[in-house]
Amino acid sequence: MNAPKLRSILNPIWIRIKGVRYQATVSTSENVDVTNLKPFHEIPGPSSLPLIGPLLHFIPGGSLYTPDTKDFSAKLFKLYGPIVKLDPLFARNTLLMVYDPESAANVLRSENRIPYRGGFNSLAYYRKHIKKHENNHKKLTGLITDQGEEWWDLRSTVNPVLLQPKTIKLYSAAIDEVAQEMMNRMKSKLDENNRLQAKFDDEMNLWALESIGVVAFGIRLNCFDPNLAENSPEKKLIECVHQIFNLSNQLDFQPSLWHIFSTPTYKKAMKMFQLQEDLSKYFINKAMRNINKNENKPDEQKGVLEKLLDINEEYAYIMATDMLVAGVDTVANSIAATLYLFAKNPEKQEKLREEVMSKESKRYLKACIKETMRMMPVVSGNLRRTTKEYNILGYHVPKGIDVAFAHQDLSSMEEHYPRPTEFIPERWLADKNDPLYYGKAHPFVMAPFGFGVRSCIGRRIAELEIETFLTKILENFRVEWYGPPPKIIQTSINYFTGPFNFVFNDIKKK
Ligand code: HEM
Repeated sequence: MNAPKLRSILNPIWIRIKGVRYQATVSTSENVDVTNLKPFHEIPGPSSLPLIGPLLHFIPGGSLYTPDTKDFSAKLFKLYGPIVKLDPLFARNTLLMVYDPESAANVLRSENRIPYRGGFNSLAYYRKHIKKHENNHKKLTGLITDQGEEWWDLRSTVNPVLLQPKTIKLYSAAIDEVAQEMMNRMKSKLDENNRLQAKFDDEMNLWALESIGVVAFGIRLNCFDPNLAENSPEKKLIECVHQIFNLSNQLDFQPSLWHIFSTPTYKKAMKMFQLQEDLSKYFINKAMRNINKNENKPDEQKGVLEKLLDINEEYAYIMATDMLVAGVDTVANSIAATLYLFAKNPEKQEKLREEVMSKESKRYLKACIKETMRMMPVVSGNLRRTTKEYNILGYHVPKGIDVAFAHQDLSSMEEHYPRPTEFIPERWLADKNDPLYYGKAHPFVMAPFGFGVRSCIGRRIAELEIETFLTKILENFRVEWYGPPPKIIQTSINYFTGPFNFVFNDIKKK
């Protein structure tokens, strides 16, 4: 859907005060007075039937069917407006889609001490009900899947380890080494037209896995080793991480009956979750043999794994597993998006190359990354399950409802970012008087790493990996793209799927 159309739908509910936009009809509070609110069931949305919910709207011929999954959210907005109710589909919860930054601010800011974020239900099920717990931490499953006090206990313990800039800085050299090796690998795989003779997405996943492996296990996994045996733990881990995202997407984000009976996908997923845990343990044990040799290391030189092991071995296993689940596809797809936008905007790519070569600043690099996350974010929105009642856009929203804030749609609206379809990293550096100045947008239009105490714990690691990799790319290649734009599939994250029409011109080659 194009921006002017979105604007015409939104216009009636926006008011402008001194150049800043405010939403006129939102308020939320601890004790919501429901008397003047419209009831929940009146929230617009597709009709639904018992058990299958609104499924018929999604199949070919249905009002919401779209061959391109990334158009689905915009279609909902176009048909129903800034708040849309999707009734439960099979065993799933009711989902509200909200296209309004002020509502996002109100809900995200006023959630309880322990916000609830659903999703990854199959992984949560495995960890709660199938996994064999060998010790006292029976209830603990991980940051992605835990809720309530268990989540809070784990999160507050690992925050000082994973969010400490000094600790993350310890990985700069290793992350740099991995990125450099990837450059050499890419060069060795280019054909005479400078096109990669390997699947680009697989290559990016390999690089992202090798990079996060350095943090999670404190050792090199050697994913790039061409002599890895097919049944080696490294090869199995590569395959397993890839499969896990795929399988959970099928179980948790597409219609599935696994809640009712064990479907073949469910059985496969349970095996993969188990395999991934076993492999995480294998690599941690391998790393521990190395760590034990340096027992007297000062605290400031200890990496993530060592610090977590000091706290508790179980925490180290859990966090390593979560880092692999959350930290590979997200980073790999962010790189794909950025390289595509560089290729389509060669003058911006050159400008950044000048900055990179001068080694004096990272300002434009950071602006390019932000602009990519605005235009092609890897996570399209943020999700919360309400832990209290709300007034959202004049409707009464009870406790226990999943609410998704459609940041991707919002950040492509002219209302928030002028010339939204153009890649303009300069908007992030512009001053207040510039019409492009990013600060004119509501602060909750974009939230690529989520919000508050539940936000992405891997943010600093992801930023380090992305900045390092892009710097290497610009030092080595002039990136081009030929043919039609990439296909993007929207599930738990936005997946770039082939064909990947990149051309990597080696700038060091005479
Ligand atoms: C560009 C890359 C990444 C993006 C865009 C991203 C984005 C996100 C988002 C939007 C959330 C949900 C936040 C919320 O609900 O408020 C999240 C959660 C999470 N991310 Fe990331 N992420 C990225 C990379 C990583 C990496 C590299 C790791 C590994 C260290 C990681 C680990 C996690 C974990 C464990 C959670 C759950 C946190 C919790 O619920 O306490 N992410 N991420």
